[in-house]
Parts: sequence; C-alpha cells; structure tokens
Amino acid sequence: MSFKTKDVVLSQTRPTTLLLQKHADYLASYGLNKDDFEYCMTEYLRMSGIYWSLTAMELMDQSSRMPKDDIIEFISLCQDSESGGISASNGHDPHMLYTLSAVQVLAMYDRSDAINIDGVVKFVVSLQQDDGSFFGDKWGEVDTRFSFCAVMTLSLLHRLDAINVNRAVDFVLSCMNFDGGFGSKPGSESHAGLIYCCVGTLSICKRMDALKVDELAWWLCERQLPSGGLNGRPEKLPDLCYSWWVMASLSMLNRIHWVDQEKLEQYILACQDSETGGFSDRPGDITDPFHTLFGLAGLSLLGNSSIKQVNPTYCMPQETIDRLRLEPQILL
Ligand SMILES: CN(C(=O)[C@H](Cc1cnc[nH]1)NC(=O)OCc1ccccc1)[C@@H](Cc1ccccc1)C(=O)N[C@@H](Cc1c[nH]c2ccccc12)C(=O)NO
Ligand SMILES: [Zn+2]
Repeated sequence: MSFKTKDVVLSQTRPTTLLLQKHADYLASYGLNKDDFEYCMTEYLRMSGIYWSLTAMELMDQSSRMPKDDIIEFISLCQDSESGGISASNGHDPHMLYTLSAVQVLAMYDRSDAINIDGVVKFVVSLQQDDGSFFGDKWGEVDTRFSFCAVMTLSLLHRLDAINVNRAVDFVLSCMNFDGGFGSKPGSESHAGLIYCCVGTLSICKRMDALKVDELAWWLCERQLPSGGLNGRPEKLPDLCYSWWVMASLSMLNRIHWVDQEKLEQYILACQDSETGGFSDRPGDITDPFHTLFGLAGLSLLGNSSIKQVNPTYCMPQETIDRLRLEPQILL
C-alpha cells in the first residue's frame, strides 16, 4: 500500500535566485491596460490589489514607480460618505477588507489625511457585535478575519480605544481549537490563514499570553511538505501564500526556526516566473500580484537582505510601523 502525500516536485530547471528587477517591472506594468480581462474581473478586490502591489514595491524599494497621486485620489473616491466605510472600487459596497487595504496604503504613503478618519472609525465601530465579533459589512457575515481588519485598521489610525477590545479578544479566544489553532467562528476547523488573523489580532491587542504556543507552533510547522512548501491545512497541496500565513504566525510566536528555512526558500524561489516576472502559488502556475507580495514578504522574513524588512503582524514595511510608533506584541 502506498501513501501518496499531496505535494509538488521542484524541477531541476527552476529559478534558484531572486529575480528582483523582473518582479518590479511586472508590478509596475500590471493593470496599466484597463481593458485587460483580468483587470476587469478583479474589480471587486481592486483596493486590496493596490495594497499588494504597493507593499511589494515598497519591500523592493521601487514604490516610486507606482502612480501615487492616482492611487490616493482613487481611495478618496471609494470612501462612502454615509457609512464612512471604504469599498474595493468606486460604486461598490463599503467593506472591512477594503477599508483595511485603503488604510494600509495611506499609512505607507503617510497620507491618512486623504480620507475622513472619523468616518472610518464610525464604520468599524458600527460593525462590532455584543459578543465582541465583527461583521464584514452591513450584510452581517461574522469571521475572525474581520476582527483582524478592525484592530489593524484602528491601530494604524491610533484609534484602537474606539472599540471594546476586551470583548474583541474574548471572541477570538472563543475560536481557539484543541490543536491550539483557530477557525473563522467558534467550532470552525483550524486554518493557517485564520490562525494568522487571530494571532495578529492578539499581537495588536497585546494578549498573546492566552495562546497555547507550543501546540499552535507544532500545528503550523506540520504544514511543511517534502518540497519545502507549506499548505494551509493537513492533506492540502502547498501554496506560496501559505508560506506567509504560516511563517508570519511562527514569527509572532518566535518559533520561525521550527520550519526548514532553506527548503522553504527553495520552494518560494521556484514559484517565480523568469519570463513574465512575479510569483505564483505553485511552480509553473500563472503569477499574480497577491502571490508576488507574499513570496517577497516570505523571503524577507527568511532574512533575504535584498528585500526590506517586513512586519509580521501588519504585513507592511517595518519602517512604516516604526514611523507610526506601533509596537505589536511578539513573544520573546
Ligand atoms: C480572497 N482571497 C482568498 O480567498 C485567497 C484565495 C487563495 C489564494 N491562494 C489560495 N487561495 N485565500 C486566502 O487569502 O487565504 C488565506 C487567508 C484566508 C483567511 C484569512 C486570511 C488569510 C485573497 C484574494 C485572492 C482571491 C483569489 C485568488 C488569489 C487571491 C485575499 O484577498 N486574501 C486576503 C487575506 C488576508 C490577508 N490579510 C488579511 C487581513 C484581514 C482579513 C483577510 C486578510 C488578503 O490578502 N487581503 O489583503
Ligand atoms: Zn495562494
């Protein structure tokens, strides 16, 4: 009987060095062709796409190639005057996810003055529920992702005191599973992306004392496969973006040495496309700005000195977090 572990095999002809200039050129030209099919199909998450591209360019010290004034004008047009929330594109519904992406972009540009900050605070506060959880928008979906959006958005604006932080933490802790991990709601199965959101929430609220650190770190390092890549749950295929969700979590837990960092770096480098530039989820797949950010951010966490330091809690340049004098907790 053979047990076939779901994994990929890295080819002998894979990239083994960082193609920095290719990635900067890829992101600088991405989305310039507004008629492009992919550009139109991703309008629903445009604000996040801007955050991924700008953060990646910042980490490569190439953000001067981004259209700064157009981006800032786009963001101010996306704020809903009635709710105070920000939408992914003009005319779309305001949502926690895109309010966060917009505030992250403006924080990097040091231009929070381009939006109505009190409006953003009002929007986030309006979505907190009695049990401490947060809706994503007025339609009422609860998910620990939105707890993370809430505390990240408010802390970037130095307005964390506007919500009930103790209740927010209590809800996140009510989602902790026997394996030390977290899901989207109480009783949901552990998932690396949601673990990243819950650990990040506790890091910003300085409540990491409540974590079952060794059980959680063990579950996280178990995500690594023979290829060196990481998956998001047991039995799943490796995916580059999970390198970030898992490693950023281990970084906050001060357990990053629990994964084989050399093999992980090989997997990340293998996800580059030497022709188009950019990173994909697995070697040979089509690249996109989302996986390009998380490939670069992952290499930064592994100590690649040709990439600027990234903050594991905020997934933003450390220099931005330092300028804002934010001190998210990491375990010592
Ligand atoms: C909505 N998204 C996803 O569902 C991706 C899809 C995917 C990519 N590779 C495999 N699947 N999955 C994903 O982000 O899962 C990780 C995750 C899940 C929940 C919470 C946090 C992270 C992606 C977009 C996407 C869609 C389709 C293909 C590629 C990217 C997405 O927007 N993820 C979010 C996840 C996230 C990161 N930080 C957060 C903070 C708060 C809330 C969410 C996030 C993001 O990166 N926001 O900036
Ligand atoms: Zn992915």
